[in-house]
Amino acid sequence: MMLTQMNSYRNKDIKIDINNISKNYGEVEVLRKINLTVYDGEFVSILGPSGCGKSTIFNLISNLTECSEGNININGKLSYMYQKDLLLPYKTIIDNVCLPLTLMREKKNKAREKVKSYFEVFGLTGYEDKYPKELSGGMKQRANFLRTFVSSNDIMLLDEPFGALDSITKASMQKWLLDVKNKVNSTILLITHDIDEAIMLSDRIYVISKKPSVIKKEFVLDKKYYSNEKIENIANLKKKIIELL
Ligand SMILES: Nc1ncnc2c1ncn2[C@@H]1O[C@H](COP(=O)(O)OP(=O)(O)OP(=O)(O)O)[C@@H](O)[C@H]1O
Repeated sequence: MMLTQMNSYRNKDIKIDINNISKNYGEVEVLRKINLTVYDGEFVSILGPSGCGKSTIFNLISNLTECSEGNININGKLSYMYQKDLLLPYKTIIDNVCLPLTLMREKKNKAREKVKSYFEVFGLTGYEDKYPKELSGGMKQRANFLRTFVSSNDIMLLDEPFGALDSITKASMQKWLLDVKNKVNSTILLITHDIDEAIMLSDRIYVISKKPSVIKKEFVLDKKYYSNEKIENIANLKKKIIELL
């Protein structure tokens, strides 16, 4: 069967519940009656064209802006990773990663001790004492992702995390992210306009239209069906998504 309407996450707790939200900036209608749910441990992507309001959805979820209509329920602690790496150039990688803890007044040594064990899981062993300028774009995004994870490993919002990377680095970072996700099991909501990225990473994809944005379709992905060996299935799904955008 090509698409299943349900996946195994549907039996789990709801972590993000967006009910009928609309958002206007003055006269400009950006979002129209958006409904979206993310379950515990699920990897969900929002896929849409540039300027359709993807970042606005994240800003609403993280309470940086208010809905014009509708409501959002969050069950857990959020962290938010932006496309730009935003690592502080004068701090080492380990101290950059520790920032969320030191901002919560954790002692430096204790914070370093806490984050150290994650360096291996995140493929950053040996980079602890380097400065951001000594790292490649991909490695910087690993560190950025780890810092986001340290801020909260519960619900992670990822805003085009690999958008600035070249396509080869991007492909290896996507594999890396799936591998880390399988080890840490956080709930992840990703924003992207990269169809391949959404297909490769997600358990479920919401395709949104250009503004005023509505959800055009939801795809539930069976990972076995969309594996690298089944490239024709991926091509078929991509065709369906392109027709919607
Ligand atoms: N604070 C604001 N005031 C007025 N208009 C805004 C504001 N924030 C966003 N917009 C408008 O809302 C629309 C959606 O913006 P948003 O950044 O959410 O889109 P996006 O899909 O994330 O874009 P991109 O893919 O380019 O990052 C845009 O047309 C933008 O100009």
